[in-house]
Amino acid sequence: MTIPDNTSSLINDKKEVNMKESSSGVKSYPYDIIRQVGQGTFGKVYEAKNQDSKRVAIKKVEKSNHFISREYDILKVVNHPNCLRILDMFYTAEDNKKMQNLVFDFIPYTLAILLKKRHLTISFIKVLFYQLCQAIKHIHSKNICHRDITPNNILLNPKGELTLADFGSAKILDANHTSMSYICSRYYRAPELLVGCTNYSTKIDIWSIGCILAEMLIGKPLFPGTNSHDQLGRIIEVLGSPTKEDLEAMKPSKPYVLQLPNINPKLFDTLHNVTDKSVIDLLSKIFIFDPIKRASIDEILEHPFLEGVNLSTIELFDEMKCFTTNSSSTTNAASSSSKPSTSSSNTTASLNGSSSNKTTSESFLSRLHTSAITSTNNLKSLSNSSGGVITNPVTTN
Ligand SMILES: Nc1ncnc2c1ncn2[C@@H]1O[C@H](COP(=O)(O)OP(=O)(O)OP(=O)(O)O)[C@@H](O)[C@H]1O
Repeated sequence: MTIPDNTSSLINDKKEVNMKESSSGVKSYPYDIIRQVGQGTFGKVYEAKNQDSKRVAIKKVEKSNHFISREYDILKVVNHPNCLRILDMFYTAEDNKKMQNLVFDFIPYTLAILLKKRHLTISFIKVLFYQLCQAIKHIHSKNICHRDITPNNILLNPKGELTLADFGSAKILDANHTSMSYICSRYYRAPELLVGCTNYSTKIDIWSIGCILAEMLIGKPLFPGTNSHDQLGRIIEVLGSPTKEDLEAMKPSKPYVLQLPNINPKLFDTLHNVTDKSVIDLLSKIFIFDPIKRASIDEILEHPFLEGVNLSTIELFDEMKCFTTNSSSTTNAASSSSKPSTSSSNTTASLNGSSSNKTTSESFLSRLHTSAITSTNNLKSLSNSSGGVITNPVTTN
């Protein structure tokens, strides 16, 4: 299938579009769609081929007057081997809608699928995490906050080379302007976002990569909350109760009152199967309520856990072989199904296995969000926002 060209509605405002003209004079884009590989909240991603038969990915996002996507503008600024590279952009008209088509290198696997397929060795986790940190260092050096780092947005090639994708929620943060707190997929959402902070920093990405590091270690999400309240409850269960100072540092949208018996931290219990002491130490520097005290990307890269990581050994690991030895569901095609929604209370997590394993701690947690944590009116306002007032992270501040 060739992407149809509707010349009359073609919007060629930002970029000269590469088009080929057939003998009949009908123009078409030089990409042949092969199949759909991803379905996000705001667009679809297709595998396609360009004129040189090179595999590319095309992400189609509706361009509407109501929603302004910063994705293309951010992608033009990002330039790093571990960040998704934009190759081309053009507009099409489909069903009377203006569609922005972003063309990328095609990268066949996601960390989400790898995690479903197999356990990762600590050495391979180091190599993946190091690459993720390099991507974050690059974007944070430009003050770009990704705001939606999840295993679905971490792409992998067959060698285990990592690419951070989906800059649809990314934003260049400006301390003088507020940003929406209802951002980032729930399991990876920093506690300051959960309490409604609108003046946050790139440290929200640090929280997300900490969640991803922990997930690579234990094979399932560390904080699989079923809604925003439960998410905060699960974090408190593992980190212990935040102090009054911690709460202030998280800059909640309204004063929070924690009506809880003091909960002691149990990060070490949760990660009891993890024998590498340095990774536990690193996580304890990431999972800190106060964003200022939370490790920066430079501190993470200097941590002993990442000492001596050697990317030239990447091909020696056999983790990526799971994609080639089993022919079924080896690519991104199924990736969207395991994604926890950005929305909260009205959406139950449909997750890879972990959330269906009921544990005693979960039954405790399920009580937490109804009676133990209350923030006068604030929790109510959070659940209202999840009920659909704010639905589009690409559109908002
Ligand atoms: N360059 C690529 N190569 C191959 N597959 C890709 C590529 N980019 C994205 N995908 C696939 O498409 C999925 C959705 O992509 P992306 O996250 O960019 O879209 P989205 O509409 O912003 O989704 P979401 O609502 O999940 O944020 C990814 O999880 C991945 O499986």
